[in-house]
Amino acid sequence: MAGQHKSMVHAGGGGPTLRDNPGMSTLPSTVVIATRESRLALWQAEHVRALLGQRFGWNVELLGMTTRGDQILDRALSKVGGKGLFVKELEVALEEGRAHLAVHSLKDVPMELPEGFVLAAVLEREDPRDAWVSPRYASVDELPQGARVGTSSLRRVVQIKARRPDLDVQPLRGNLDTRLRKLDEGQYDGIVLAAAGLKRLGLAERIRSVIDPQTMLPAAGQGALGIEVRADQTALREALATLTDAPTWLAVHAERAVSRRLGGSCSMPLAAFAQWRGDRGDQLHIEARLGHPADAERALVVLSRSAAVTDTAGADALGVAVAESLLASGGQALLDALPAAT
Ligand SMILES: NCc1[nH]cc(CCC(=O)O)c1CC(=O)O
Repeated sequence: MAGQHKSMVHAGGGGPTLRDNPGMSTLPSTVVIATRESRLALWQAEHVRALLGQRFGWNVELLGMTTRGDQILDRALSKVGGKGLFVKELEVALEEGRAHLAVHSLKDVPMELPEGFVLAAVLEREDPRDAWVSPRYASVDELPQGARVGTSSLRRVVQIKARRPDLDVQPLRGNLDTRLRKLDEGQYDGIVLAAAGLKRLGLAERIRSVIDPQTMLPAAGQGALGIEVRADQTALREALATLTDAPTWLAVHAERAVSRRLGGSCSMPLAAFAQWRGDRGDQLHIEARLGHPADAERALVVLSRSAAVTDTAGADALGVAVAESLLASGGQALLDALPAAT
């Protein structure tokens, strides 16, 4: 929505302005990053601003925006239209030329971008794992019978319930600071958050234990940052592409392919996580897990597969193959039981 523009939260000071260069003539003299105004989103946008300054000498400004996803904090995200809510308004700013790029936690980026937008770069992945945060208990396994755990992520709910059906898992929304405050107020015995977000905000000391992916498989794209631009911004795309970390790019491609093949909605209790393995580190190993939406205690369908992957086509094929095995092994029945998206 055009009316969402709130403020220029940061004006890049004093850096050199881009000179007109015939080959790159469509690069703007000041590059504007559209960003949500949560502390994490601002940190991520500032991180990219600094990177663009260092690598290209660009003059970069931030355009802060409040998205629908930020406004609707009282209902589970999966019930109000999904992760796209965090991305849509930023895309409108790109469409209207008020900003040139948007920085996203890749985890929040829908599997299919709208026509006319592309991911120009994916930066090297931070810690992709989930983190256990609790004042009293060192891990989920140490919780007493019936203890209360906070998370609204269906992916986290089904994995916690599969391991500890006795736990009382309660919704927890809001940005990272809000979630930590609710924990500190005593509303939960512990909560699960992405390690990457806590580390980025200097809150690593809140992490009681990092959760092994074996126990809590991460979401597709977790811990990676993506930079979105309009597809017609070719000069910008070419420059940004050089920031991409190839191992991250291929891993998240495979993960997102799993999600896309399964319908790509965040109302789906799906985890997908790819890692490089093998003596030469050239084997991409991916695991995917799908839980039951209405009966979280039900066993998860779990599938994994490895392949030598060298390009995005190979990564996509690996992800699709895992998704199809998942469907054939009981996943289809779970998807059929999903509530219709609202
Ligand atoms: N769902 C919100 C969200 N989107 C990205 C992160 C963390 C950073 C990341 O995964 O890159 C978080 C917080 C969380 O899940 O705890």
